[in-house]
Amino acid sequence: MVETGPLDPSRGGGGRIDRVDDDEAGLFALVDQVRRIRALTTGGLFDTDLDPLTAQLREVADRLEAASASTERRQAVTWSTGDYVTNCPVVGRSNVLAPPIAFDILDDGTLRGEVTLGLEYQGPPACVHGGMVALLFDVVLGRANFHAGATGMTVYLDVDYRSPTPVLEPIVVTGRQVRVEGRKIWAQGAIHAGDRLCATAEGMFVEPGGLLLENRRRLAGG
Ligand SMILES: CCCCCCCCCCCCCC(=O)SCCNC(=O)CCNC(=O)[C@H](O)C(C)(C)COP(=O)(O)OP(=O)(O)OC[C@H]1O[C@@H](n2cnc3c(N)ncnc32)[C@H](O)[C@@H]1OP(=O)(O)O
Repeated sequence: MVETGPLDPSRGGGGRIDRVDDDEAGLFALVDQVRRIRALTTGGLFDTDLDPLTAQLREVADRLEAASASTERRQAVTWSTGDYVTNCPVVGRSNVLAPPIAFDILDDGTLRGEVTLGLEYQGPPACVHGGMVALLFDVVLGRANFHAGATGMTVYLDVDYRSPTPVLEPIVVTGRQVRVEGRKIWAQGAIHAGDRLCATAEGMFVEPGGLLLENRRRLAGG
C-alpha cells in the first residue's frame, strides 16, 4: 500500500532538477511553438480557412526534414550526450509529446512537479487519460530512482486510480524511492489535484546489468 504522507502535495522547498535551459540551437524554442499548435488541434475548431496554414506548415516541415540528421544519428545523440532528460516524453523540453513537467527534489529525495495538462491528454470527459497517468508515474518514479542513485527498467507499475485526474487544472505529481534490494528497486508516487488524491502508484525497477549499457554504447557508436 502506498504511504501518501511523504507524498503530500503541499510539501515544498526543493531545488529544480533535470531542467536543461541551454538552448543554443533554438530547439526548445521551436518545440514550444509545435506544442502550441499541438494543443490547439485537439478538438480543433478554427474560425479561419485552414488550407493556407496547412501549406505553410507543410513548407516548414519540408525544410526541417531536408535539414535534419537521420533518425539513427538523432537516436545516437539522445544517448551519446548522456542527456536523456531533454528527450524524455514527460520532462523533455525537446520532445513535443512532453507537457513538459519540471521536478523539484525535496530534502528527503521526493520529487515534486506541478503541471496543467491540456485537452491532448484527455481520456474520459474532463479527465486525464489513464495511460498518461501511468506515464507520469513511470517517469517520476524513474527520475526519483535516478536521483537516489539506484536506477533500472520498470518491471511492474501498479497504478490505483482513486478519483479522476483533471485536465485543464493544476495537478501535483510526486514520487520517491522506498527500497533497494540488490538489483531490485521500489518506488511510490501520487497525483493530487489540490488536496484530492487522484492516483497512487508503486513500481518495481530492475537494474538491467549490461543490457542497457551495451545498447547505449551501440547506439552512440562507441
Ligand atoms: C544506461 C543504464 C541506465 C539504467 C536504466 C535507466 C534508463 C532510464 C530510461 C528511461 C526508462 C523509463 C522507464 C521505462 O520505460 S523502462 C521500459 C519498460 N520496461 C521494460 O521494457 C523492461 C523489460 N524487462 C526486461 O528487459 C527484463 O525484465 C530486465 C532486463 C529488466 C530484467 O531482466 P533480468 O534477466 O536481468 O532480471 P531477472 O528476470 O532475473 O529479474 C531480476 C529480479 O527481479 C524479479 N522480477 C522481474 N520481474 C518482476 C515482476 N514483474 N514482478 C516481481 N518481480 C520481478 C525477478 O524475480 C528477479 O528477482 P530475484 O529472483 O533476483 O529475487
